[in-house]
Amino acid sequence: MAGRPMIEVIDLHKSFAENHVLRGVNLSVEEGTTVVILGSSGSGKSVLMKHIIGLLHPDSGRVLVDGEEISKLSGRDLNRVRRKFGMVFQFSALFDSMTVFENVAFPLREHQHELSESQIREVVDEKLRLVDLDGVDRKMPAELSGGMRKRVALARAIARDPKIVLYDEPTTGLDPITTESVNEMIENARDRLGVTSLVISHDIPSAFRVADRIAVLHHGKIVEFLPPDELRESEHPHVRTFLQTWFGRA
Ligand SMILES: Nc1ncnc2c1ncn2[C@@H]1O[C@H](COP(=O)(O)OP(=O)(O)OP(=O)(O)O)[C@@H](O)[C@H]1O
Repeated sequence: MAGRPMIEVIDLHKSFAENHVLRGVNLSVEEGTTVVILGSSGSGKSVLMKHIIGLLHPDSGRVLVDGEEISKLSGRDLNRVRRKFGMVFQFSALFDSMTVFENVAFPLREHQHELSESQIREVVDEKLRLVDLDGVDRKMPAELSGGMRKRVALARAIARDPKIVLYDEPTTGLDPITTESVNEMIENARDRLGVTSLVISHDIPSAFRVADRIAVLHHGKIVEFLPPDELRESEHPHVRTFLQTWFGRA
């Protein structure tokens, strides 16, 4: 049985002047699953992501998050829906001058003034445990490996219990071992937290590792949307060429 859609993108179009970036994107992400949007540089992955969090408005089409049309919302309603998202960025974007503890506590201190210091401590400890990072709370980000920094970024992203985690190029520029630990982290977040995950990437092996379904964005459309095993068998000419850059000739 198909799960409930957490994110739905329906016939989304977006141009910047003459540049028609999104040309009728359709995508449905089921609750609790991981979808990777795979596409070459400049294919519009970030533009699509920005529509999903309501940072850009569609020229036409709709984006629904947990059943609400985000592009129609503003002010408090938009903030309420944005709270459903946690973001993990390419460069982790941690505050270098703060300890790991303070990094994870940051969104709680910013937005949840009702929490006492001991409640904050409880939440931070829980989130650090979830990403397998207990015991590093007093360290500074610079003392951690790249993979550990990513996990701190995830702990911070999930501090306020989002329903959806967005990962922006989480493995770009990482060595193979760190990439593997980030892949594992994305899988664990889905399995332990039940979050819906949307990953934008051009890292083919990582996409095949973490995705329940992969959406290939090409020329402004999703040209395939399939589980990894089925995508490998795709007859779509662009998908074949794109995958051959990694898997070699079929
Ligand atoms: N705010 C903007 N104003 C004008 N053009 C934009 C804007 N944002 C994106 N674009 C254009 O939209 C196209 C898609 O950009 P986007 O950043 O979404 O690509 P991408 O697939 O995320 O690429 P990469 O993998 O390199 O990050 C590009 O041609 C870019 O120049």
